[in-house]
Amino acid sequence: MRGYSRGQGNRSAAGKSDGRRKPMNAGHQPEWRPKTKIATGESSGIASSNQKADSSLTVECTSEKTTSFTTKPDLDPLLQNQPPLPPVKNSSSSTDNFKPMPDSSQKADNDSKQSKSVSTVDNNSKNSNHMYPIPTKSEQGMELQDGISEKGKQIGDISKPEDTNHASSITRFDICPKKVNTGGIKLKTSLLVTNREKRNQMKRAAEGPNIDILGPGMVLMKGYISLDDQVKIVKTCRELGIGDGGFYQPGYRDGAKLHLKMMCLGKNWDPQSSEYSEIRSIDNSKPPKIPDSFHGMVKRAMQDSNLHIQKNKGKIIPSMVPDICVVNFYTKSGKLGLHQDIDESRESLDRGLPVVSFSIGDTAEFLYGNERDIEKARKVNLESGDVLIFGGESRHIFHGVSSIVLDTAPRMLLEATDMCPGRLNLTFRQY
Ligand SMILES: O=C(O)CCC(=O)C(=O)O
Ligand SMILES: [Fe+2]
Repeated sequence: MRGYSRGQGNRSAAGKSDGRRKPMNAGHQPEWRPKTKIATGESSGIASSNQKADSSLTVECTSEKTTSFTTKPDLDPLLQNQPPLPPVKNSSSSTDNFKPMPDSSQKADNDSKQSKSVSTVDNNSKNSNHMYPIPTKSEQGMELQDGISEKGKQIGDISKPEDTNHASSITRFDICPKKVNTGGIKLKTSLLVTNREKRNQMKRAAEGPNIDILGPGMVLMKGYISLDDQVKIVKTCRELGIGDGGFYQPGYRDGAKLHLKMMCLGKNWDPQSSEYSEIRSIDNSKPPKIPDSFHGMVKRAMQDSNLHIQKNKGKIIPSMVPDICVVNFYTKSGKLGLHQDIDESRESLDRGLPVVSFSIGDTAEFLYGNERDIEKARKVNLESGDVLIFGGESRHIFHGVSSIVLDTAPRMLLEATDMCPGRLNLTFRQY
């Protein structure tokens, strides 16, 4: 999959990589570490780690750590007050100046240059990362993030007391915890908002897909996934996500964590080795299969994008049948450094088989460009229902998520799914 050794060091400097996604120095909080490629000079677009409760929605997420793991699990302060999960078995875009990315044969060269030029220091990690190691009992109640104090009881509700001091457990996450009555006021989505969303939905359906060609082989299909399908995707990911091989907090060998939760379907991508495998080594789980319904959606999106490209006399993107889907969940402070997706097979990369990306929930500020350089990257908002495809000449594009825009998910989606505030992203690839 991705050639990310996702995560980079700093939001204002960059991480490094040794060409096989070497982890950052211990204690850093990388965003996303392209296998070899790490964002540089990222001084803007940092997710603000606002942990204040959403005034119009009461949403909680859950996690419970259960399985053995080689690095310390993190605690997301957003994920609290939930019923426990079942135990785990041990086992606005601009297109000017856009140029295609170098092909994979240039990768090694790029990697070595990049790894020399980037910094590994992450000065902002504590304040910009929503993920913190599960505290020991004595640490419970400490200030976790952005001055928001998390009470020990809330933290204790997530992990069983006997687990809290172990560095050998995996934390699992429920992206759609059932709402629990916390005594707060729950505001229903207003009729006005609901009607507006419905109108927009109907307008989109009537007008047909709104498609932008961002570059050769790179297509953005705005609002392409219907709200009904978004709901189905979220519900499916939620079910898969709480089972074996479900969402967890990925980390690197040195214990540094990615700023997101992840689950792989089809094959597992291992951030520690930058390789795909049939089994997730941290808990010996087998990744769930990619649901048939997802295959249908990906196929249709590829066909529609190519129809549009053909109409515009462009070069069509080769189609693929995904055998990998990486599902990321970004909470409010989630992010992902610039990286390339280059861990798929040489053949897949050389043929330019596309990555097809579905965005659901809160909007992401998505960066992309020809270089691993934040300053030179373009930015486009990926909103709920958008599909982004990059293949062909853009297969090696650098890309990442600089921030999640709070409170931008369709209300109807949140009400229908109870999804936590944040963003779900699915990237499909063929190995
Ligand atoms: O969240 C996104 O939009 C990008 C995800 C991504 O680049 C990846 O999973 O490789
Ligand atoms: Fe990627």
